[in-house]
Amino acid sequence: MNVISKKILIKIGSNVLTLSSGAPNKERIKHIVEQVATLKKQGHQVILVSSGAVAAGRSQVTLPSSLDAVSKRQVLASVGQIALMNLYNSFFNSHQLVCSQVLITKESFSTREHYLNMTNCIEALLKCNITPIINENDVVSVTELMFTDNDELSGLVASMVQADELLILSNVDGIFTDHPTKPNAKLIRDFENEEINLEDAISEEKSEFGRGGMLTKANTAIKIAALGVNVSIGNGTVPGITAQLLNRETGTFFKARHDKNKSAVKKWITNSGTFSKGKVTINKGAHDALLSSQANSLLPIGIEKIEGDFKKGDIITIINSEGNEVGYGKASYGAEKAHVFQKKHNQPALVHYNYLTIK
Ligand SMILES: Nc1ncnc2c1ncn2[C@@H]1O[C@H](COP(=O)(O)OP(=O)(O)O)[C@@H](O)[C@H]1O
Ligand SMILES: N[C@@H](CCC(=O)OP(=O)(O)O)C(=O)O
Repeated sequence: MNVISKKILIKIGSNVLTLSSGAPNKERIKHIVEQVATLKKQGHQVILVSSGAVAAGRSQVTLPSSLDAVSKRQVLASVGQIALMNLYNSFFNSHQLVCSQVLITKESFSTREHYLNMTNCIEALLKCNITPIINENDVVSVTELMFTDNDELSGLVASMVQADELLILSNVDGIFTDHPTKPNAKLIRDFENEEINLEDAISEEKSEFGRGGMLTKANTAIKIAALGVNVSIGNGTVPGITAQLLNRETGTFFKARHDKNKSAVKKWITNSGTFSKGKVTINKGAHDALLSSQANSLLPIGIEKIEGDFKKGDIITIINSEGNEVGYGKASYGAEKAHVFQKKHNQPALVHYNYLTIK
């Protein structure tokens, strides 16, 4: 059978990789690597986003109770990340494959230069037939500098490298219509075909070692499918799950939308919305212009209000007069100048069309 070569990103949650004692589940990691080896033999490119460092650290060291929560997490991640990578490395080597560690912080998405450096590094590793294993750099990512969780991180990377498929592996079969332990809960197979209110269906509860919960997986899946990546959420504890998800035999599937070829700059801006350094509220005329099919830039004449001390090159959020987010853009000049130009005719665009993304 001829298999079309795809770029596949697999995100593995802590609960898939961790025994109830907190120690890494070696058999599970071994089987994940076997699946990666099979996909690579079929000609696919594979990138892993692996959680599990904090849990692995917890099984190795006992920390003094006097240590604050942030330091505890930093120490556990610092210890656990090597334990985790040692296991991955030995299993990859047993298949005569090479893997590598890539640690990312949220800030790495905030400037286009960092974003391009990251893309370049991952593409170079793939070109060298090396499997990148990505995790958040938990040692320096604390409090507001953290990603919501590795689900968000995996979505950002999938869109950044223009993956064909994102497989999010958790300890349940996908998204259910109610909590999976409830007898009436039904697995949603194709998200597009279901009328479902996610906030009602998904409870806040997180599994023992996880950080995000099912709601962030669902939100990531919706956003990333809209950027042109097929997304599946499935059970990483099931043998052979990656092939089953790719064949759409199980899991919850979010079909990729059309705009995979959206320009790389616009993709970065969409992905960088959470780093927005300011807000501009626009009037109805500007709103209509930005939403029209023409390539319009955001001009100062349409700006009602400016908030935040953004600088030239920063990402800003564009809000309509009802207070709803319309999109994001890269500011062509800083807030100080924007205040001077605001509501005036014949001034340079605050956001050029090439650096504008509308939701
Ligand atoms: N409607 C739902 N469908 C699926 N899972 C749900 C739902 N509501 C809550 N959950 C919980 O979400 C958990 C998975 O999220 P999370 O703890 O982040 O896992 P991971 O560590 O694998 O990323 C499941 O174990 C499940 O108990
Ligand atoms: N970066 C952390 C994982 C954080 C996280 O998002 O966990 P999970 O919800 O299990 O994917 C770690 O390696 O422990």
